[in-house]
Amino acid sequence: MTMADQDSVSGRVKSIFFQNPNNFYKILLLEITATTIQWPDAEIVVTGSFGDIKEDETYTFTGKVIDHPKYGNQFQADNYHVDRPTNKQGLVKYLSSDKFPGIGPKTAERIVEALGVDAIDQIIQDPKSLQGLGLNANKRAALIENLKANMGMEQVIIGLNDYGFSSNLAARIYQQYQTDALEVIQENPYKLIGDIEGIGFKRADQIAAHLNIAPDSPVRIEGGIIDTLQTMTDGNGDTFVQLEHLLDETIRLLQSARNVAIAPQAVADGIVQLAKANQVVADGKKVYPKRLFDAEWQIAEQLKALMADQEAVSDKAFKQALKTVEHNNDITYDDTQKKAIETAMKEPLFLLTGGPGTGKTTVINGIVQVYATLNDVSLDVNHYTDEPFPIMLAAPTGRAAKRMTETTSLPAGTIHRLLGLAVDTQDFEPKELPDGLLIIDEMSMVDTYLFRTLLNSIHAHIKVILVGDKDQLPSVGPGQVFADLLRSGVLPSQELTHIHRQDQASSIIPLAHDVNAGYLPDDILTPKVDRSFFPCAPDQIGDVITQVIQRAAKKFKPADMQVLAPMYRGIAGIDALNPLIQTLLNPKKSAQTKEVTFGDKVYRIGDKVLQLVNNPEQNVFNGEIGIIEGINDAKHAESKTDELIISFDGNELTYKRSDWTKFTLAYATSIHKAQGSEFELVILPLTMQSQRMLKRNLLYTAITRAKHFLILVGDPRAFSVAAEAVADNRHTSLIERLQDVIGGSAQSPPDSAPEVTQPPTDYRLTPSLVRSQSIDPLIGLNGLTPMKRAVQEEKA
Ligand SMILES: Nc1ncnc2c1ncn2[C@@H]1O[C@H](COP(=O)(O)OP(=O)(O)OP(=O)(O)O)[C@@H](O)[C@H]1O
Repeated sequence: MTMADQDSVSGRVKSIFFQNPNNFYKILLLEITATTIQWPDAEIVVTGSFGDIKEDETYTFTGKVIDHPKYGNQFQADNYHVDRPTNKQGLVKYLSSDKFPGIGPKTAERIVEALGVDAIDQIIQDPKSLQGLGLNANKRAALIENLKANMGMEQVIIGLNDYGFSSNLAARIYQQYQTDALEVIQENPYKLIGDIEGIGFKRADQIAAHLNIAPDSPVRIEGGIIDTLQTMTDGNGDTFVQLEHLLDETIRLLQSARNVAIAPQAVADGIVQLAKANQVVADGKKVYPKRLFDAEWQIAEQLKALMADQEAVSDKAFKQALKTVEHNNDITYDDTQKKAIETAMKEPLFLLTGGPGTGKTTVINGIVQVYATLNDVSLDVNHYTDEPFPIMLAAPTGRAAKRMTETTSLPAGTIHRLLGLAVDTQDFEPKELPDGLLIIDEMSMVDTYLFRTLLNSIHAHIKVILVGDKDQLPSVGPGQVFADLLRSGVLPSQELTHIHRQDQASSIIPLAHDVNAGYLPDDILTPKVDRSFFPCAPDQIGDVITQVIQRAAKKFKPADMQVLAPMYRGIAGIDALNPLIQTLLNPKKSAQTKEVTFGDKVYRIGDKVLQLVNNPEQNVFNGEIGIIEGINDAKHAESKTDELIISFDGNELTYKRSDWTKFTLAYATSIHKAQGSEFELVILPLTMQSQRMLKRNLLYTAITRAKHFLILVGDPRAFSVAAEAVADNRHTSLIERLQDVIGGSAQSPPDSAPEVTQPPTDYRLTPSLVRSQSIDPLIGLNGLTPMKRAVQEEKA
């Protein structure tokens, strides 16, 4: 980017009309002193992202004149700088002014002689340039400090722009390092990788190349190691990486990014250096990011401390309380449920796991009521005006928390809310929690970091109950905390196995249990009142889903029906299905229909969207589904960029265009993202194209998302492959840590994946059937369906 071929305007800022507090966007009025453009007036409106513009100061802006649809011609600036002395004399005077105490005319002259008219830029960009000019370290530091303060942050922003960062990224980088930003980057551009979201190795490496950092320099190699370790742990959910694997992957990254040979020894040395600097921990052949290594140890230590606080509950008192609760609720708990409630009362910490319909909610309610009875605690929230409610219910997502409230009739919130986490799970001031009972539901979704933070925030006088389904997919973030806690064998736990749900007609829960046991029932293709199977080829999935949705839309709201798929890509993938379903459920009705495009996506009011990142500050989490309620175009929006208003269960949030990467269409979502949510109707297409992804816990999690109806679509082989394939365990050390710290012996590890057998039939619908309107999602009411016949005909 050269400034020479750009237009510029210089002048005094008369007033700043508008500045967005969230980014650097500003609109200002400039009194022109010099310009390269043809401009009839003495003043001009200038817009752009500027750091620290002051009224009455003079600046030069480079950019171009644009014709704004509403405001007419104005100057859109890409870059700007404060007008400063442009000759040596002026600069000496400026530097020796009382803005810079300690610098007299002599020193100022020496600086200008040595560095020239752009001395200020040089000093700010490279403080070392002041060395050898007769200033002692203190004076040098003071001058740099004052220059930065006087030049404001625009220097930094301009410097960042020169590195090619958009104003958005520049703003984020500035927020992180303030006026040190340029030095940090010059010293080690790879530091950006860990510190700034949205900057990966490739980007940092480009800057490094620009700064002439050699391809085999230690900072680069260490940057590559950190990035690889982060990608591998975040990507696979592991908490450590095997040394050889890390070496190989790091070398691959370093070599591919700059096409250069890297010696394995150099990477090994880098790991040693990083270990010395406490950024990674190498334990034998395992290499951990320091944060994860610490987190696993802390979890074990904290659980030990929690377990030490034994509270005596007599058998007699417990039995009495249980009887009262059973009587009040007109229920008889089964023996396992009783045992669960008893252990929960007698132990300071208790883990409860079970599949759908086994009574987890029933036991949670039992635990709450027996606890209240034993401790003489009122369960009426209205009795707690001055003191906090001692029953704390929380879940990792807003949706799961909402379900907890519905099933217990007690207040529940997200774990983040409970702890007062404003930012994501690091560095925060924990909220003081009262003595009492804490129940966390959907524990399988809690990752290593969040669990560590949770444990760090609670104290020994809190009784902790962790509830979940260990067979579901593990958390999105690293670790498989709940499964590890259970498998460690050193913590009080109970698994519920008996299915209590009385509904004879329901076939979804038995199907889930069959899948969890590793097989599909014989009648998987037979239509039931609440589930059906449409076997078809991958290229027919779009058609079949179209027909299913057209029929289902007559009965269900879009929010209540959900397509879940294992993969984004491919003809049956999420990316292909979303626009298809969007056209069915929320089409562009007329030329007047308001819509905005973002990349290859179109958004309209009424669209169902999926949040992709955690935003605890606004109480919205990765995986939550919202509805677009409004579209503000840039002209009318306060931020002067297009905005979408999205409502997440009534929590209305505004997303500027720059934040639109934080959500996507949600008509079809991944099964991972649906963890913790349930839907009236789930449509689940599987094909052999996603064979790599097909695992038992994936299929099981998908099926258990369906509350009342389940439509299976695609290749029956894919379903049986999924049911049979046990997912690999994540690489974690939590079990070891727990056994080390708390003691005891491990239970035997789960069986390894059995061999997968594939049924021979190839399923393909006849084209006429795919086109016909006879696909009824709520089949089974009148015997054989066309689909079933189609399959039989094909087989014959
Ligand atoms: N001991 C019992 N006696 C009678 N009914 C029971 C008993 N335990 C559970 N149930 C009933 O079984 C059904 C399923 O129980 P519950 O909702 O507690 O299971 P869950 O594990 O929470 O299921 P999900 O995870 O699917 O919500 C409920 O209708 C509940 O009332």
